[in-house]
Amino acid sequence: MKIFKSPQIREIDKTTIEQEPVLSINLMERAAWQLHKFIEEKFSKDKPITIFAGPGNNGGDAVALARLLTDNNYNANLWLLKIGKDRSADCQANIKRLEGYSNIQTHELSDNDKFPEIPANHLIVEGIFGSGLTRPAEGWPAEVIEFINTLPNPVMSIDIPSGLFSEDNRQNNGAIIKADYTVSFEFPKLAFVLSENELYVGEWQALSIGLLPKTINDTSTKYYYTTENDLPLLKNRTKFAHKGHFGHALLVAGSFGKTGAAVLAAKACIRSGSGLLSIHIPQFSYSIMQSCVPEAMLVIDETEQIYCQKDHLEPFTVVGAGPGIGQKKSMREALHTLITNTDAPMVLDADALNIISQNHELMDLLPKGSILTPHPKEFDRLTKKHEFHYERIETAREMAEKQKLIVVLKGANTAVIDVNGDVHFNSTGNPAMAKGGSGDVLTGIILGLLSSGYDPIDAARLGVFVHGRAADLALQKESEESLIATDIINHLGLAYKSIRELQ
Ligand SMILES: NC(=O)C1=CN([C@@H]2O[C@H](COP(=O)(O)OP(=O)(O)OC[C@H]3O[C@@H](n4cnc5c(N)ncnc54)[C@H](OP(=O)(O)O)[C@@H]3O)[C@@H](O)[C@H]2O)[C@@H](O)CC1
Ligand SMILES: Nc1ncnc2c1ncn2[C@@H]1O[C@H](COP(=O)(O)OP(=O)(O)O)[C@@H](O)[C@H]1O
Ligand SMILES: [K+]
Repeated sequence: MKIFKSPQIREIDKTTIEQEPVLSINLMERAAWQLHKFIEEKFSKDKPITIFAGPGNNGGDAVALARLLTDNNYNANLWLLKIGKDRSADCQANIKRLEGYSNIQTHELSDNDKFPEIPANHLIVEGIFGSGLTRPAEGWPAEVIEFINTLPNPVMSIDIPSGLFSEDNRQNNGAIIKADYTVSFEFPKLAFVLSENELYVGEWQALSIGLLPKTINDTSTKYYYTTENDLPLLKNRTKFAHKGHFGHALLVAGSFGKTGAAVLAAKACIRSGSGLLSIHIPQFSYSIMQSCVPEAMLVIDETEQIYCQKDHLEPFTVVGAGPGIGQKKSMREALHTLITNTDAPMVLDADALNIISQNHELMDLLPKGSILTPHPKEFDRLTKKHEFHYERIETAREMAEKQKLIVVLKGANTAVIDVNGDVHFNSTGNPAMAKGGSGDVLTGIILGLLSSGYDPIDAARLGVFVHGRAADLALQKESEESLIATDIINHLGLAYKSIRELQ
């Protein structure tokens, strides 16, 4: 699914209005209908609803919603906020359509008025400002927003929490609605998938209002949201396939006290399609690895506790390095040797990234199509400190394009950034994954997919999606507290199957 910037959405709205053709007020009616359906699915008819409507088309949506809810026997109270000089034409037209609706309690609210008492059992729906926000919310509109934020009621925002800009909020010091639900139209906004806006956006959905598919296709963007409909096709094995068709992966992972990272990455790798897996390990972990991952071959280092010996790289088609390797000096040198002697695409995680961040020249030596999987802190070590994820994504795009690398910026809505700067936000996964070991599993999954023949960008996008999907499936049996990285590995099979069934 594409994510567009606000001016692009306005253009797509406009083209739909002209070419479908559809009157803009009827497009608004579709939007209001979707809002109404969302409420109907979530709240019973005895849930009273208080609606705040601003001066623009976001307010128009809110007014139309009040009418549709009333038609469907909900009890709606509507507060028309007096902001600025004029209301938009479609907002005014919808206010006019309320004539005869004596059962909607409609009130005007302006600067001089006291704020109303809203009983705690009401759902608040706010359509104060939408994508037409032109400046941070200050003055009286900000007071209304802050008033709503102080109430204990659940809040649903129309299109976007009022006061939040759709993309860049770095300079936004105005008031912003803290919504529990945000219901947007056709596409999510970039702001929804950025961690700094979590407090405002809440749970979001993007519901279709029938914008023209051709116009959506013809409008280009750098930002995407990956759902199961947007994934590369899963490869199917042919009858006479043999292990040689699915690559030979080398995994460099683990050190004394961190063998678990190697075990997790290795298991995930062999459960993600790799034909053969060799793991380079220090001597002490020989029996652990042999018994935990009997399917893998072992390359035993000459040293006892860390990896530091040069590999014979000829047989390997892909190389993964980093989970649990530590940052000792001899290890750093070995990683340097590994990187300088490898042509095979690499998956680099954890301490491999920390070492690169202190030896930046290694960045230029990474094989083409390699994949880096930093979490935000590792990424900041590699580049610079970022206060906003918005900015971090932009830096990652520059890095991916300049170095011709794929950057997997991990977190909720992990961003997979292609060598052309395209950003694919992931839609699967849950906060139960926020535990040590989850990232090691991801490294293994991507390595396994890369080994079995997926292009690096496909391996990264698919890997991130399947990692989150496996965790979502595991969470059906586990709790947020109890889910562990091994549960993610154990649900990989079901996750791949669930994707294949839809393709
Ligand atoms: N296009 C379509 O067909 C569809 C659009 N749809 C809906 O329309 C919404 C976009 O509507 P919109 O463009 O009218 O803008 P909207 O967000 O309501 O606000 C504009 C008003 O707010 C004012 N204002 C702004 N900032 C302010 C501030 N800080 N402080 C004070 N005032 C401020 C601004 O005034 P001005 O900047 O001119 O002073 C103007 O009066 C979109 O989010 C979606 O909900 C759906 O129905 C689907 C079809
Ligand atoms: N709140 C969350 N929602 C979705 N996914 C998450 C969340 N928190 C963490 N994850 C995922 O879990 C993994 C954690 O990786 P990382 O921080 O490297 O952990 P570790 O190195 O300890 O294994 C990443 O893939 C990340 O996207
Ligand atoms: K809004």
